[in-house]
Parts: sequence; structure tokens; C-alpha cells
Amino acid sequence: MLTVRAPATSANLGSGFDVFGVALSRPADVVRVEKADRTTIEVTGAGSQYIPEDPEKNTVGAVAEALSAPAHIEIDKGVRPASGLGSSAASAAAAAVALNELYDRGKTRKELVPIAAKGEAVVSGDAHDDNVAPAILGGFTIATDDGVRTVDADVPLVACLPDIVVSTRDARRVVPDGAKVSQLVETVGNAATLTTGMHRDDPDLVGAGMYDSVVTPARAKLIDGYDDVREAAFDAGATGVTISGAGPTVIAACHEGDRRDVGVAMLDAFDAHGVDSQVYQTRIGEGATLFD
Ligand SMILES: Nc1ncnc2c1ncn2[C@@H]1O[C@H](COP(=O)(O)OP(=O)(O)OP(=O)(O)O)[C@@H](O)[C@H]1O
Ligand SMILES: N[C@@H](CCO)C(=O)O
Repeated sequence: MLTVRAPATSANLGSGFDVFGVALSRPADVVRVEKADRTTIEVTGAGSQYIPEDPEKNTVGAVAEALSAPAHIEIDKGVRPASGLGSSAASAAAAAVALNELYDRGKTRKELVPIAAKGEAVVSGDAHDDNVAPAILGGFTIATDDGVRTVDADVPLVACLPDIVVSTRDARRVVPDGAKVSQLVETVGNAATLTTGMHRDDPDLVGAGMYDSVVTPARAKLIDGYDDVREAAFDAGATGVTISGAGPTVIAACHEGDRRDVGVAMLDAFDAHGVDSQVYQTRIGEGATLFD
């Protein structure tokens, strides 16, 4: 039996809608695989009661199919589904790395990205790379139609997951059809600032580049208390705050010494809206890790 740990991920980071992603040092899914005649799936852990074990409906089933690698797959969920923390992608990424090894398919990590993305298509209708790329490769990733570029960045982050469910499918329905040229100019500037910050491990530049006026405001309406949580995080020292993935997690960049205060401020602000939440004091981390 082979075991792979794949991390939670945060896509978009505000200005990089459907392009930017980061691997988080925590939380993570753990996937174990064993050769079998047909694929069977067993799910335990965070939110497992909401995750189908039918291979046609679980992201790992699509990955096993794409690699022609039938297996018994055990998924221990550390990343709650519909969180905005790349829950479905963590399982798909772990399965891709594990099954590639189990069946000796010889694919490189980069070649496994579009294979894991087939799992994402099962749940959201589209094969996005922006969560599976960092889940497999680690660091900060830029996923475009031309492929994936990676930056081995290290920036402290705080992710606050409220007890609200927002599915990616629903959050994509509220994305505006278009944007003004002035918003395009602003977004290019912010995305460039953020990318420079990643190269320099600079939380101030990363935070400044996280602002987005196109997709984030539309999605914020789906997250009770978002505006207050954002403001509270800034007051506590965050350098940038935005929605993680499709939400409802709110993610903040900050300096190392401010992580605790930022986390507490976000928890309290959700609490003031009657919403329970949990905080991960995390940072940009590694991609999927294989254990024997
Ligand atoms: N292995 C899996 N792990 C988690 N969710 C899964 C898995 N397989 C299928 N699903 C389904 O995928 C949906 C959750 O995926 P969704 O993309 O909405 O959330 P997410 O992965 O946490 O968010 P995001 O992509 O915004 O970061 C749920 O309906 C869940 O049942
Ligand atoms: N880029 C995707 C991430 C969620 O899979 C979105 O924001 O809809």
C-alpha cells in the first residue's frame, strides 16, 4: 500500500482568478492506494459524510480512470469539502501521485497536473489546474493554458474557514461576465505586484497584490460577515485579505509575528455575525509527499 499526503491549496489570491494558487503547509488529505481489479473508494475524516464513494462522482475515481490504474483508494480528509481550500483537488492530487507510482506510469509531476484536473471536472464541471497544480508541485503556481510555472515562495498566511458551505459550482455562477478596462489595468498591476512579492518572500507586496474588484466582491455576498472579517484582519496587521478559492474560507497574508492576532481577529469577527469558524495558521508549503 502506498501513502501520499497532499496539501490544501488556495487559488486565485484575489488578482489571479483561475491562474494563481499556493500550497498551504496545513491542512492536508492523506490518500492510500492498493492495486485492485476495479476502483473502490473509502472516505473518512473532515466532511466525509458529504463526499461520494462512487468512483464516477469522486475526484480520485476520474484520476484512476485517466491513469488506467484501478485501485482500492482510502481517503483520509483533512481538508473539508466546499471550503475554498481545494478539498477536492487535494484528494485528486494525492491520488495522481500515488497511482502514478503504484502502476509505475512514469509521469512527471507536471504531467500529473492535467490528469488530477480531470478529477476537478467531476465536481465543478471544468478542469481547473489552479488548485491541483500547487497541490502536486508545491509553492506558488501560475497555471495558464500554456502550462504551469512555479515559484518556491515562503510567506506566512492565515486561513479562516467559517461554518458555511459554498460550492465551487455556485460561486462560479456569480462571477461577472465582463469587466471594465480600468479594472483590467488594476488587476494586471496587482497580479504583477503579487508575483514580485512571491519571488522576494515579501508579505507586504503579496498582500498589496491580493486586491481584486471584479470577482471577489460578487462572491463576498455568499459569505456572511466577509467585509467585517476582512477589516478585522487588516486592523490586526494583515497585509492583504481575500476569498480563498471559491470561498467561504477567507485568507490573509501577514508577517510571521502577526499570524496569531490576525487569526483571532478573523475568528471574533465571524463570531460577531453568529458564524462559527476555525483558523489555520499556515504558510506556503510543499506539494504532494509520497510515503512508502
Ligand atoms: N475526494 C473528494 N474530496 C472532497 N470533495 C469531493 C471529493 N470527491 C468529490 N467531492 C465533491 O466535491 C465538492 C467539493 O468541491 P468544491 O470544489 O466545491 O470545494 P473545494 O474543493 O473545497 O473548493 P475550492 O476548489 O474552491 O478550493 C463536494 O460536493 C464533494 O462532495
Ligand atoms: N479558481 C477557482 C478555484 C476553485 O476551484 C474558482 O475560484 O472558482
